[in-house]
Amino acid sequence: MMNEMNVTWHEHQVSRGDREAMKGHKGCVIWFTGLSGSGKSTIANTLDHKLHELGFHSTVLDGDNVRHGLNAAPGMLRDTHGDEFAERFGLGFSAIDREENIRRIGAVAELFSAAGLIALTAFISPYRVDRDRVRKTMREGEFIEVFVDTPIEICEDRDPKGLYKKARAGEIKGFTGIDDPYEAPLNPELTLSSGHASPDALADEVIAFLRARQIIPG
Ligand SMILES: Nc1ncnc2c1ncn2[C@@H]1O[C@H](COP(=O)(O)OS(=O)(=O)O)[C@@H](OP(=O)(O)O)[C@H]1O
Ligand SMILES: Nc1ncnc2c1ncn2[C@@H]1O[C@H](COP(=O)(O)OP(=O)(O)O)[C@@H](O)[C@H]1O
Repeated sequence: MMNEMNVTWHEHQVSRGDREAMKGHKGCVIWFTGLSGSGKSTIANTLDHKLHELGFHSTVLDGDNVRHGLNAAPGMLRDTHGDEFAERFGLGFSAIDREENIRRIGAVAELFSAAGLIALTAFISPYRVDRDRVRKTMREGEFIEVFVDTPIEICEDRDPKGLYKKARAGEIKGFTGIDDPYEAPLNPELTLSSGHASPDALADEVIAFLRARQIIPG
């Protein structure tokens, strides 16, 4: 708008392309999905480290930083926010709470991607429809679904948090893969056989994919 000094205010908008040019790579979301213990967090963090070493800008969203904050459980919110708030907005592991968990994570990941980052997410995300809904919010090629395909026997054998044992004993109800569903992707961009390869080798598979799709140069 012009004023009496003939000075014009310009709305400067930094485009996605501007950000990508500055960073030297594209923004995207690498969406790891798989059973508890399949290796999602380990592979995502290994990949994050490798991307960082290569000079690319990435970040990891996983249970540790999301289910303790943005998507905290009712019990975690009760003391700070009160019972009513905790019941309305806290998220557990019912199908509807998992749906909302994934919706929020998808929205945050998309913001990171639009800001030019390579956003890595590591959530079970057991329902196909929830993952596909996230995919639809993004541009063509922006959502890269990575199925961490580890047989449940291996996950259960690893059981780093002792949760499978508790689920088998009936101490946790609705545990994914035991008495709650996991719907494997039908057409993921990548499938990683985490039962038989090192996290390092699996992260390299993702990097090769990113190079082939020209998301990162090289
Ligand atoms: N009922 C039930 N089913 C599955 N998992 C459970 C459950 N209760 C607690 N946990 C722990 O929560 C972690 C999964 O959280 P997510 O946010 O990834 O789950 S989901 O995507 O909303 O399904 C999962 O962590 P990971 O092992 O890292 O996957 C479990 O440690
Ligand atoms: N490719 C792999 N080979 C062997 N062990 C692995 C591999 N990936 C992960 N692990 C181990 O399996 C356990 C579960 O891995 P984690 O990344 O926490 O799984 P998730 O995030 O899917 O629950 C950890 O103890 C981790 O060290």
